[in-house]
Amino acid sequence: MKPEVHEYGTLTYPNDMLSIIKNGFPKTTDPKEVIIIGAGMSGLVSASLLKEAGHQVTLLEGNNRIGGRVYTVREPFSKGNYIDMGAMRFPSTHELVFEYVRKFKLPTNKFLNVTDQDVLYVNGVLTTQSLYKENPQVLKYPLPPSEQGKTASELLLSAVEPFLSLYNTQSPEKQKLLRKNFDSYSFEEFLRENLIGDKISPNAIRMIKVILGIEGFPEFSFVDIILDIVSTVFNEDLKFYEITGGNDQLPYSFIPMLYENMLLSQKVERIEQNHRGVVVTSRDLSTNQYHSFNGDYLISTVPYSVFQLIDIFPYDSFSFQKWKAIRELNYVDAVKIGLEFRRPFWEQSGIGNIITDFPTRFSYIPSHKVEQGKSGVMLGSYSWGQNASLWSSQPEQERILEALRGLARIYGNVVYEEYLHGSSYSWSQNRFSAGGFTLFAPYQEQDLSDAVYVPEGRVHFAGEHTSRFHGWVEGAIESGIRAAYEVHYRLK
Ligand SMILES: Cc1cc2nc3c(=O)[nH]c(=O)nc-3n(C[C@H](O)[C@H](O)[C@H](O)COP(=O)(O)OP(=O)(O)OC[C@H]3O[C@@H](n4cnc5c(N)ncnc54)[C@H](O)[C@@H]3O)c2cc1C
Ligand SMILES: O=C(O)C(=O)Cc1ccccc1
Repeated sequence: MKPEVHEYGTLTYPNDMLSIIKNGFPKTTDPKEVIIIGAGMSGLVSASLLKEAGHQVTLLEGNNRIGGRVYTVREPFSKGNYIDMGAMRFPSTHELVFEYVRKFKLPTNKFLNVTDQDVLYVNGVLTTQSLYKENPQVLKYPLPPSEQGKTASELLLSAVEPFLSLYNTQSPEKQKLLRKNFDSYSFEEFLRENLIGDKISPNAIRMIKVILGIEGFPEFSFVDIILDIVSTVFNEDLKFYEITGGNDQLPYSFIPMLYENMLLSQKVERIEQNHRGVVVTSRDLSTNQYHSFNGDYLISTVPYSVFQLIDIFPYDSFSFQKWKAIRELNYVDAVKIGLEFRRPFWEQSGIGNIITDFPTRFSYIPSHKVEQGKSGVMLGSYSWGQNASLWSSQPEQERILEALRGLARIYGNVVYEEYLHGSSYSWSQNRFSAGGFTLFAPYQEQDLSDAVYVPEGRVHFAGEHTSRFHGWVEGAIESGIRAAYEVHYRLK
């Protein structure tokens, strides 16, 4: 798939942005005082570029750690073991991510996104990927004869190929138009009503949703789901990588440059702007004391879900469209459950990743080798949208028990015999994001796609929700560079 090129004024993705990562901005002749809210990947990128260019930056982070939705959990697992509860895989096409991986000299290993040992357990049928690809009917989806014998990917492709082959050959402007033209369709509707490809039967749509992960949110934007998830996460030709030792090494690599500029546990509760500058008020969550910070400009990377908790003064310093974006932008829940076992029994079982239509949904074996005689951590369950909400409703211990139960349906009692520790994370319960990632609902491309990223007065916006790559670190980095570029070059 041709790398997407986007124009932000004269700033293009990926080429201009790659050059900015490598060389930074030209040193400023007009140093500004810039406050950045959020030390996730977008805030760290913005802050580092602006500081490098000679601006004075203050980075305010509400949590007691940096990284945001890049979150590697090491407790309560044995030493050296971990699970990436947020970002876990980087597609080789996400060039900005790998430019920073190179810049920080981080070790990577292949992420086992799809393996020949993967199995499916759907409709009460347990089979292997290879048997399913040989004869998709083995899964017993009740399909009409015209759809029998096709895999979920083949059925989906027959429906979306005309759109994708048109989209992938267009200029950025035409691609934006195409996204808007198809913006009224939810994923489910497009497949049922399809005007430019094969219509898909409801039972085949069920098969596609289960196997391609969209069961949890079919009501969201067809375009966003196809371009953002299906053409990456479920693209079997794409290679994926992870940072060996945990993906949090990527945000942590910014600390040497930014540690004196960052303040943790500072939950921003008010943003005021006037013709002279901005005033940001935060509550120190460790002391409950309030602090004020003055600056010329502000970059907020706060997900719009929780941005609603920040007082903006004056209210009308934000446009009507921005308020609409803040109030309406859609976020999708996501839940991960990491399970540590005394020994990597999956290696002898010959079973790889697992796709199921029961609550466990997706399980991933670790992509980094488990040392001989050592314990290993598996991503026992990974779910999105409504599938995730089921897990978010359960207390931690229930989640772990249910995830073990789900695995035992495939591996048997060895799951209980070898179980050591578990840990789960619900992103809808994360007070700093209230969700896992942005995914447009129908009509939000045309209604919100400009309003989400344009600045309002002295307040600029970054974060995956303001990018073309919803739900990816690539989007956080792209938006961080774009927002820093806006501030660096803006005239007072
Ligand atoms: C479960 C899950 C799996 C994912 N998998 C992948 C993957 O495999 N590959 C991939 O590339 N991407 C993946 N992503 C997406 C990726 O993690 C995000 O797109 C990216 O990390 C977002 O960065 P950000 O800077 O936009 O936002 P965040 O990382 O959310 O940063 C925003 C920061 O603002 C802080 N903040 C919020 N409110 C306030 C406040 N009021 N005051 C002060 N600070 C505040 C937050 O604490 C946070 O640190 C995944 C995300 C999730 C949730
Ligand atoms: O790779 C993952 O697990 C992600 O979270 C990527 C993603 C991006 C956008 C929507 C859903 C998942």
